[in-house]
Amino acid sequence: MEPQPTAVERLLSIRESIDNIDAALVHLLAERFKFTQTVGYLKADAGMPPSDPDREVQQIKRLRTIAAESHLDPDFTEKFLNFIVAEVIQHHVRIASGDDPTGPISTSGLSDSAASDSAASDSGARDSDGSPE
Ligand SMILES: C=C(O[C@@H]1C=C(C(=O)O)C=C[C@H]1O)C(=O)O
Repeated sequence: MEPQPTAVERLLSIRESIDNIDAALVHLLAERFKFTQTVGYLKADAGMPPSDPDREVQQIKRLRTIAAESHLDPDFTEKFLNFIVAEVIQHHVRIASGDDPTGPISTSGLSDSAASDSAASDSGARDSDGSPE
C-alpha cells in the first residue's frame, strides 16, 4: 500500500494552490485597475462624475447572486466590491483633478524611496518596481 501524505505534506500542497489563487487575484485586480483607469480618463474628459451609484447597485445585486450560487458569503462579496470600488473612485477623483495616482504625475519629482513609499500605500496598476505603467 502507498504511504499516505503526512498532515504537513498535505498542508504544503494545499498552500501551493492558495498561493496560485492569490497570484491570480492580484493579476485580475491589476487588469481591473487598468480598465478603471481608462474609465477615469474617459469620465474626466467627458465631464462625468467619478462615481456611479446606480451602476454600483446593479453590480452588488449581480455579484451577491453569483456569490450565493457559488457558496461564497454575499455580505463578504459586497464588502469586497465596495472596498475595490471606493479605491477606484478615489483614483477617478484624482484623475479629474489632474493628479493621477497611477499615472506619471504622482511620483514625478519624488526621490526613489519616497516614490516607492507612495507605491506601497497606493493600490492600482503599477509596474513591479512601483513605477507607473
Ligand atoms: C468604473 C466606473 O466607475 C466607478 C467604479 C466602479 C467599479 O470599480 O466597478 C463602478 C462604478 C463607479 O462608481 C464605472 O462607472 O464604470
